[in-house]
Amino acid sequence: MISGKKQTIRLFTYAQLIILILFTIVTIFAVYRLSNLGYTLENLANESMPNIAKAASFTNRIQSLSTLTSILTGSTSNPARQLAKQKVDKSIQLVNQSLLGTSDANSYLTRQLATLTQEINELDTLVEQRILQEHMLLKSREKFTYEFSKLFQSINTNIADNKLENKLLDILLLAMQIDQQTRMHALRQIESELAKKLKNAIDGVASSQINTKASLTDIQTHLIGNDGLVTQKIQFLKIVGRTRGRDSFVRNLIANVSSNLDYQNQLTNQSTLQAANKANDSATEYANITVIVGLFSFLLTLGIIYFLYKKIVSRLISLAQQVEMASEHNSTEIHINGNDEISQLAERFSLYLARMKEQESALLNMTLTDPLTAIPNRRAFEAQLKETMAIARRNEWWVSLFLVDIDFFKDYNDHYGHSEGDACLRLVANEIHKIMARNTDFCARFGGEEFVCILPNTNPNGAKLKAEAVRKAIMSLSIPHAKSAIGDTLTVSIGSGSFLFTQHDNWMSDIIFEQTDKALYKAKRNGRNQCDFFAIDE
Ligand SMILES: Nc1nc2c(ncn2[C@@H]2O[C@H](COP(=O)(O)OP(=O)(O)OP(=O)(O)O)[C@@H](O)[C@H]2O)c(=O)[nH]1
Repeated sequence: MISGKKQTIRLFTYAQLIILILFTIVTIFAVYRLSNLGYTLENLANESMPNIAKAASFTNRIQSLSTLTSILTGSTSNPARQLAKQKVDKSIQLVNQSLLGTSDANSYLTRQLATLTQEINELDTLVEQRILQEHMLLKSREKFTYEFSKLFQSINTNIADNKLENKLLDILLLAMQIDQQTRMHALRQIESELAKKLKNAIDGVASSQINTKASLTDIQTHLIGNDGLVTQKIQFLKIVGRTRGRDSFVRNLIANVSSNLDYQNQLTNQSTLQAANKANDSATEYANITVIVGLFSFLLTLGIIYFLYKKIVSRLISLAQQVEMASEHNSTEIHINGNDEISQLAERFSLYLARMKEQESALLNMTLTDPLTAIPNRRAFEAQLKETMAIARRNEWWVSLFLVDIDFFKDYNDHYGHSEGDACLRLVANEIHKIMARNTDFCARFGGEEFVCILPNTNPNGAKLKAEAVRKAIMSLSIPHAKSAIGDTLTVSIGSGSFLFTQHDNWMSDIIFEQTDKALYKAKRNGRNQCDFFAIDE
C-alpha cells in the first residue's frame, strides 16, 4: 500500500526523466553532429581553399620560371645573364617559400625544385662559359682579321705576287666559313683544308721573304693552332651544345615540376571536392537523423503525454466529477480504479464524506431530540407539524393535535426533588411516545412538563379516543404524587384540537396551536386529569 501510494509521483517523475534524457540525447547528438560539420567546413576553409590558391600561385611562378630560364639561356652578355639569373633565383626562392609549411605530399616537389635549382646554376655556368668563349672567339677573329689584313697589305705593297694573293683570298674565304659553320664535322673539314692551303701558301713563299713566311705561320697558328679560331669555334659549339642540352634538361625539369604541380592541384581539388562532398553528406545525414530523432522524440513525448493523461489527468477529472456528484446527491460513492495516490485519495474522500454524513445526521439528531427524554423536541415538532399540515391539505385529511401537561408538577418537583422530577418526565415521555408512535402519529416534548402530539388523518372522534388513551395510560403508571390536589398518583390534562383545512386553507400552525392550548387551559380549569376537545370543520 505504501509503495502504491507513491506510484503517481514515481510515474510523473519517470516520465519527466525520460523526456529530459530524451532531449539531452537529442541536444548532445545535435551538438556532436554540428561540431563535426563545423570541423569539416573549417578544414575546408583553412586547408583546402588555401591549398588551391597556393597551387595556382605555384603554377604561375613555375610558368614564369620557364620564361626566365629562356631569357637566361639566351643571354648574350654577362650583365644580361646576371640579371636573368637574379630573376630566376628570386622566382625559385618564391616557389620555395610558397612550399614551406605545405603537406608531406610536396616533399617530392621540394626535391624536384632542389634539382632544378642545381641544374639552373649549372646552366648559368654554361651560359657564362659560352659568353666568355664567344668573347674569346670574337677576339681571335679580330686578331686573325688584323694579321691577315696586315699580311695582305704587305703583299700588295712589297711584292706583286698574284699567286700568293689568290691563295690568301682562298684561305680568307675558307676562314670566313668558320664563323658561319655550326657543325663540328664541317669545321674539321675546313680545318683540314685550311691546313693544306696554309701549308701550300707557306711552302710557296720564298725563303727570303721571311716576314711573309712568319706572318703566314702566325695566321696558321691563329686559324688551326691548338688555340686557333677553328679550335675555339669547336669549343664554342661544344659549350653551345652543352648549354642547349642543359637548357632542354632544365625545361623538361620545369615541365616535370609543372606536371607534378598539376597533379598536386588535381589532388588538392579532389580532396577539396571530397571535403565539400563529405560536408554535404554530413549535413544531409545530420538533417535526416535529426528529422528521425526529432520525430521519434515527438512521438515518444506524445505517448508519454497520452499515458500521463490516461494514468493521471483523466482519473483526476473522474475523481473531481465523482466528488461533485457525491456532494450534489449527498452520496458517499467515490471510486477510482488502481492502487496509487489517486485511488487512495478517492478512498479517503469516500471515507471523509461518509464520516461527514454520519456527523451531519448525528448533529441533526441532536438538534431535533430532547436530551432529557430522548424523544423529539419542540423544533422537530414544528417541522413535523408543517409537513403534516401540507399533506393533510393535499389529501383533505383531519389533523388532530394534543397538548399534554402534567398536573401539579411544580409541587411534584418541590416535594420529590428535581432529579426525581426528571425521572418522572422520562417515564411520562416514554409512555406517551409508546402509545403515539405505534403508527404515523408523532409526539415531542414541547418544553418543561408539557408534551405535544400530532395525529394525521385523525378526526375528532379518533382524537377523543386517543386522548383518553393517553390520559389513562399515564394514570396507569401509578406514579406517586403526594402533593397532588386531585389524587395520590400523577395525572395529566390534555387539550385536543382537530382541524379540517378544506375551508380554512389559510390556517397556520400557530393558530391551531393556540386553539389547542385554549382546550388545555379549559381542561386545567375544569379540574385537571381530563381531556378537552376543540374541533373545526367549516
Ligand atoms: N424536574 C424537572 N422539572 C421541570 C422541568 N421543566 C419544568 N419543570 C418544572 O415543572 C413545573 C411546572 O409548574 P407549573 O407551570 O406551575 O405547572 P404545575 O405545577 O404542573 O401546575 P398545573 O400545570 O397548573 O397543574 C415547574 O416547577 C418547573 O420547574 C424539567 O425538565 N425537569
